[in-house]
Amino acid sequence: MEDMFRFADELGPFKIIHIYEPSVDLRAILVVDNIARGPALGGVRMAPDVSAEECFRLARAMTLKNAAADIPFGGGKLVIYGDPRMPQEKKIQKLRTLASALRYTKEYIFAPDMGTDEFCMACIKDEIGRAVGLPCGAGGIPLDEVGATGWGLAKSTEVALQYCDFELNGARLVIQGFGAVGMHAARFLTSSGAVLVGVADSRGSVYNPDGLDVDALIRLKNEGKSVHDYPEGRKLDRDAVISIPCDIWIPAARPDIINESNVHLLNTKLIIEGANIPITEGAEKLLYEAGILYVPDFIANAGGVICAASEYQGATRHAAFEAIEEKVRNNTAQVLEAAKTKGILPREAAVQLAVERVKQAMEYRRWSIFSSAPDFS
Ligand SMILES: NC(=O)C1=CN([C@@H]2O[C@H](COP(=O)(O)OP(=O)(O)OC[C@H]3O[C@@H](n4cnc5c(N)ncnc54)[C@H](OP(=O)(O)O)[C@@H]3O)[C@@H](O)[C@H]2O)C=CC1
Ligand SMILES: O=C(O)CCC(=O)C(=O)O
Repeated sequence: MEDMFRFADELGPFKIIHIYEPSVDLRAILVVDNIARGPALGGVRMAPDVSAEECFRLARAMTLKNAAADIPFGGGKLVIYGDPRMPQEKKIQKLRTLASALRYTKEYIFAPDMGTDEFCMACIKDEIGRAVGLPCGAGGIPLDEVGATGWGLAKSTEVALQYCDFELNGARLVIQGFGAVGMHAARFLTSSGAVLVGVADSRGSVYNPDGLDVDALIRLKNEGKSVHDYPEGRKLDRDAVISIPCDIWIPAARPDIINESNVHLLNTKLIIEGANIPITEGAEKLLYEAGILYVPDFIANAGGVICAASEYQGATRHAAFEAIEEKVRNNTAQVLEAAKTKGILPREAAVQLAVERVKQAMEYRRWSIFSSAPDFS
């Protein structure tokens, strides 16, 4: 058996649960990392190639993200093995089964991530009453539809530009991944003057130094097509998006996309991490040495979870967007300023900020991570 304690350190993970139900071909893993600040809030990811390790790393990112955003939640993540494009009926059957299997695991709150959406969350809520990121019709703030994370990325970019030698107006923008995060980041940043020159999805990239039409790209995706089908511009391989010359590069797809073997291909000045764990720590060190500024994932991409937490607490969409702006701006400034004055990596500054808050909450516990309070493991 795989040794799951290999992930363990002073913060967690508190629980790792494998869920298996052959009648609906369900295989999933839940990692509840740390719940000292509250129940674990983190998305459900469906992909064919997920793993326990990816789930743990994503859960840890949520512990740090929720603490940095100062919301009363711990961190967790759930991964389901499967192609998210499977027939909807089959997908919902898996999700309902999963929710039912975890109905007593009350220290985890379901939310959307890659491969799941508002509709999926509504089905889980219907099954066990515990999910956020719901559609409007189910009383939620549909965080992907409104672009909560993209909004936060745009605000983080504005602050990071104070540490760069160029302006947003006219800045060349490249985005890898054109889903819920990538398309809204493109929308908000181009509406403030940036020019989208390159974009990729799982099927390919397109590059046009004169600019791409964001609305036309969104229409293509809504029709089930690829950005590769965009008519004007150079069509490139999927991974060629890494080396497109630009001022701002935003990863908004999968983990470890940038690593020690390809970091030298980047041709940019600023990276705003939209995806979770998109750049390995070794590659981030190389970026720092090369003078390329980056804002770490759990600081820049907290918009979605701040929106989810706002919904959970009954706030309006307007209030959620205000909270995202305030928290993401403040954290970006705090992290980049600490990195500059202390001469440390932005990630080190971000981890210091978040871990301090998690450890403070752990001090209030009889044990360190979990609580004995009823209904809260
Ligand atoms: N949704 C949210 O609010 C939040 C999401 N995140 C993180 O952001 C990332 C994206 O999430 P989200 O936008 O919700 O996911 P989606 O599934 O909506 O979109 C993912 C996009 O990435 C593309 N893609 C997948 N693999 C690759 C690849 N190898 N190269 C280029 N593009 C690729 C997909 O292509 P195709 O369209 O062809 O499938 C799709 O356009 C994830 O890491 C997620 O954890 C972080 C915080 C909040
Ligand atoms: O924003 C969401 O969808 C829930 C939180 C999450 O999973 C994330 O921030 O990665």
